[in-house]
Amino acid sequence: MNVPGTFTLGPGDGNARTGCLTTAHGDVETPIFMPVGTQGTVKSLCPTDLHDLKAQIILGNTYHLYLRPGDELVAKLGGLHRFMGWDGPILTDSGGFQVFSLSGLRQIAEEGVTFSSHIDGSRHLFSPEKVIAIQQNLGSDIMMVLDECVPYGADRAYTEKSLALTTRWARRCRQAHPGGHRGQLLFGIVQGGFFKDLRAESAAQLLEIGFDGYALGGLSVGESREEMYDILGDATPLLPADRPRYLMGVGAPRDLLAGMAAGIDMFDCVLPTRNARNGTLFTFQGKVNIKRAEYREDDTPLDPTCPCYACQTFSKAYLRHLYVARELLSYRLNTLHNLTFFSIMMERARQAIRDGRFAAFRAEMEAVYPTDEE
Ligand SMILES: C=CCOC(=O)Nc1nc2cc3[nH]c(NC)nc3cc2c(=O)[nH]1
Ligand SMILES: [Zn+2]
Repeated sequence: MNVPGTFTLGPGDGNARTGCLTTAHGDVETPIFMPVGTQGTVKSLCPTDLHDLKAQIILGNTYHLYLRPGDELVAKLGGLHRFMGWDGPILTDSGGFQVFSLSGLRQIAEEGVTFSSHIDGSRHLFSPEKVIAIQQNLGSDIMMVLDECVPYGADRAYTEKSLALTTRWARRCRQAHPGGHRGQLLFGIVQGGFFKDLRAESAAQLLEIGFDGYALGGLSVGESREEMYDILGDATPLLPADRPRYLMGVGAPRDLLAGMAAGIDMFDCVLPTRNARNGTLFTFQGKVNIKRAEYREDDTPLDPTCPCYACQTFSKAYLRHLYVARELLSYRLNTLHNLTFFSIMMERARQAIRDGRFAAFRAEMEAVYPTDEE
């Protein structure tokens, strides 16, 4: 077993690359999609389901788990892995994005972010040191620094000021977690909005501090696809090639393909789990809106090529019935299926990169997931 933080590159194809990241709870094959388990659960699934669909690493959220049930409690009960029964790698984003989007009245100052709990309105301060302490308590394998996710449309002056603060916070996070602490890794987060020179500045400053991996933040925050791809293409090569590169909050199938083509190794997005709950299902023949009347008498499986329990056992008619009847089983089966699709798509992408046919694989997937769709 390698030392946590070891990142070994495998075969590449253009800027796309395969790799293997060692964490304290096991190895992660990259490129990888990470299912989101905000409150210590990937909604409606058991950890055994996650292993069955070959999930390798999942996300927990610092903001939510701090507020409820509390990071101290989780630590007392043995840490997040034991608490939620998941023995694989866990990445916790420090919830900055949620802090900015969920809670009202947030104030940003040198010390950190002060915000109101979305649960009971109580006031809290997330300093870099606090955010590190929380993630240490949770026992996450990959921790994220405290950053400001700059709102879409922020002007250059605001973005520049925010970037400087984010770098100071990143330095304080590194000082609070100098590395090696129980094998817990720490990733920096590149900001700089949609200003290429500011992105370059942010990346250079984080490199100088030194992290186990580097994330691109401040994207998938309301910008157009081409704006995101423009920054993605320009900023990704600025991240060290020998460390994992993580594109936060992304994304739909075609965005994962674009990210991999640019050299991104790690992704997370609520799309497969959230869409499962509103009946939008991903298949290798395209998207299926299971609530549509056309499936009322459809006795065929959702995706005949899919090995998941939902596709192997039930018809579209039954999945539609469960959804329309708002049955709990609908969420579980739809989520099982969507995460299986994302898992298989990423496995096929890794193999395509190894075989030097990533461009063809991307074209094949994009034919089924056209541009104008989510
Ligand atoms: C302050 C705590 C730092 O830890 C963070 O989690 N920070 C952070 N999370 C993000 C999450 C995102 N999701 C999307 N789209 C769905 N875009 C995102 C951008 C960021 C980001 O710029 N920073
Ligand atoms: Zn399926």
